Amino acid sequence: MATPMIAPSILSADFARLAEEADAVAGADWLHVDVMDAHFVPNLTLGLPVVTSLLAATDIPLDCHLMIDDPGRWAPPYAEAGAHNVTFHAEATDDPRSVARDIRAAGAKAGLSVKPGTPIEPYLEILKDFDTLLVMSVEPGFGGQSFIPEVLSKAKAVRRLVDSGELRLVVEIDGGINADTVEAAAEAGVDCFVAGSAVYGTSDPAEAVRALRASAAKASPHLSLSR
Ligand SMILES: O=C(CO)[C@H](O)[C@H](O)COP(=O)(O)O
Ligand SMILES: [Fe+2]
Repeated sequence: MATPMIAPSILSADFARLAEEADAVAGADWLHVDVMDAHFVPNLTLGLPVVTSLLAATDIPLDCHLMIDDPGRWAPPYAEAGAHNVTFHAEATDDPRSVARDIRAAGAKAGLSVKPGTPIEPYLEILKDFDTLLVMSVEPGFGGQSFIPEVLSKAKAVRRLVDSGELRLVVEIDGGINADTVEAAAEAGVDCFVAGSAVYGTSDPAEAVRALRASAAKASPHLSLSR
């Protein structure tokens, strides 16, 4: 039986101490890295040089969430560098399948992300070319925002297709996940939960990861605590 995955977002970590901040969540399944370009979103964070350094500093697989324009040009280098998962936005390209193909050819899992207002129906057909669907539950750009529950209908729709065997991919959610929201997301069929402020905003990030995983496992019919 599968286990809920927790991906702490280093957007809420201390950028001057990223290696230590990765160590602080050693039990996490993925380390979520928000790459923002100040064009696709109105914020600027970090890019390939920092990801390359982080890859050398931690054994936790990196889950790179690219909130950038022109992912066809910029996404494959993150895969070549060694990121486990490279996710880009459906809204940022006219040809998501070819970007996914290039990411996979460069050795990483390919993820598709959709903003809260983007419907999932137009993308259902191409999800078979992806390893992850990242449902944004806040407007991308900033940590610490409030969860938008309406996006859970997208997680539910894709969960049904995974459960029926039509699709095989990780359903991931990002934004506003905390002790109050993780259960609703788990009930909707989410497999992987990104959490920034709910992990790094606490005095014990490792315990926050464990608590979120336990809450998700309890609330979800398709996930259990056995590892
Ligand atoms: O992609 C993101 C924002 O665009 C972050 O991953 C997300 O916001 C995590 O932070 P929090 O859990 O505090 O909402
Ligand atoms: Fe993110």
